[in-house]
Amino acid sequence: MQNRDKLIQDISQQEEFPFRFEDWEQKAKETMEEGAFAYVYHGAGSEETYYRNQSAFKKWALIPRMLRDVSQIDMSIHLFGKKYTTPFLLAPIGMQKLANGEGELATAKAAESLDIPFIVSTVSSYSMEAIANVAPKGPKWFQLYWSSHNTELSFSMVERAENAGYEAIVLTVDTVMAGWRIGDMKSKFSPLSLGYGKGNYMEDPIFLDNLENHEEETILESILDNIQHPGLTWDAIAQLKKRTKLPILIKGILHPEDAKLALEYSVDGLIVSNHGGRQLDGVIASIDALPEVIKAVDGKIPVLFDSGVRQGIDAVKALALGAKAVLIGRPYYYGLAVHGEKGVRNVMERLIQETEVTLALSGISQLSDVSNIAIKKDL
Ligand SMILES: Cc1cc2nc3c(=O)[nH]c(=O)nc-3n(C[C@H](O)[C@H](O)[C@H](O)COP(=O)(O)O)c2cc1C
Ligand SMILES: CCCCCCC(=O)C(=O)O
Repeated sequence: MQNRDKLIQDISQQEEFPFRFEDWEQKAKETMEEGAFAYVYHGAGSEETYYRNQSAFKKWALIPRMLRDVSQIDMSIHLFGKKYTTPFLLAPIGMQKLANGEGELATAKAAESLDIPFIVSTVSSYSMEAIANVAPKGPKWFQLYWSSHNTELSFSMVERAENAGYEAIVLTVDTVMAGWRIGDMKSKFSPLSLGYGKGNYMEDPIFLDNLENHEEETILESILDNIQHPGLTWDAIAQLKKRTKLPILIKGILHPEDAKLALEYSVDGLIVSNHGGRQLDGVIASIDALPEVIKAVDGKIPVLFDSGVRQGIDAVKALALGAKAVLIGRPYYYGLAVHGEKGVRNVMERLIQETEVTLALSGISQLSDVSNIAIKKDL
């Protein structure tokens, strides 16, 4: 393990990079256009869930183990037959040109340099092929927004993801329509209507074939029609299974009964998430939903986690509760807004280093032993 004092000295000399999430957030606010920042920052409704996601972590406390050799820490994980160096993934965040002109291209390069899977959103600013081209060695997954309007468009995107070397499909199910986002209403800001999320659509043969004409207004209207999917049911999973050999994960599961249904539908993995408090306000904090889902799944498929992770200790709590891996959302996006590729890398590097220290101080040298730490609520 790298000498800790040296590491801390090195880090303290990188003055352009803030330390805390709140400082990145503040810098992103100063850097980004007002409406764009508000779109990323805010949760839905009265933001009950947005705030609960973070405060809930503080109710969980670790009971660490002692006198274990922690001179070497192995944080690697195995998922769907692949080994990854850390338990982190970059959550799908659409429309990254809002943060930085290089958008997802910068994020993909940073992720590649750290061997972190980047989950590319359906509504990315660049196409999945362009993103794969700039980071050919980086692990990449594709997040699908189902199109009830045109199912063939969903399959076409999945097929393109397979051809471009993506390793898994993440179907997001908590966004059948956009949440009640008062922040965006107040700022009158709609990045999809402004064309920030059209990268994948503009290269899709099915999407292009179905357009009445190629005027910008028609294109954007068609994207808006396709992105809402209120008719989505479990049947989509069955259909998707027939169309791809890639592992399928469902993102946005909170109820243990849905976790059991996912097993019945032979889903390959779950992501416990409430979309960072951006969808249904008033729902349970994601970390509080995790234990029941883990119990329901009973080790049959991997359960991943997101919403509210801001520091290494949050990630370790989720892992100790049974998550196999943790998705990072807003923190890396703010890194992108402030310092582009370097910003994403710095945010993730520090998170990884902090997680390593947290594991070492908890007596865990192999991440697979993380369940040896006890974790209790409401201490
Ligand atoms: C600006 C923004 C855009 C997002 N876009 C998507 C998306 O396109 N697809 C998706 O599945 N989730 C999307 N999410 C949700 C994230 O994948 C993740 O669930 C959420 O950011 C976790 O919350 P946190 O960032 O507060 O930790 C988005 C989140 C934000 C903040
Ligand atoms: C129908 C919902 C579209 C949302 C697109 C991007 C996203 O997921 C977000 O949270 O914003």
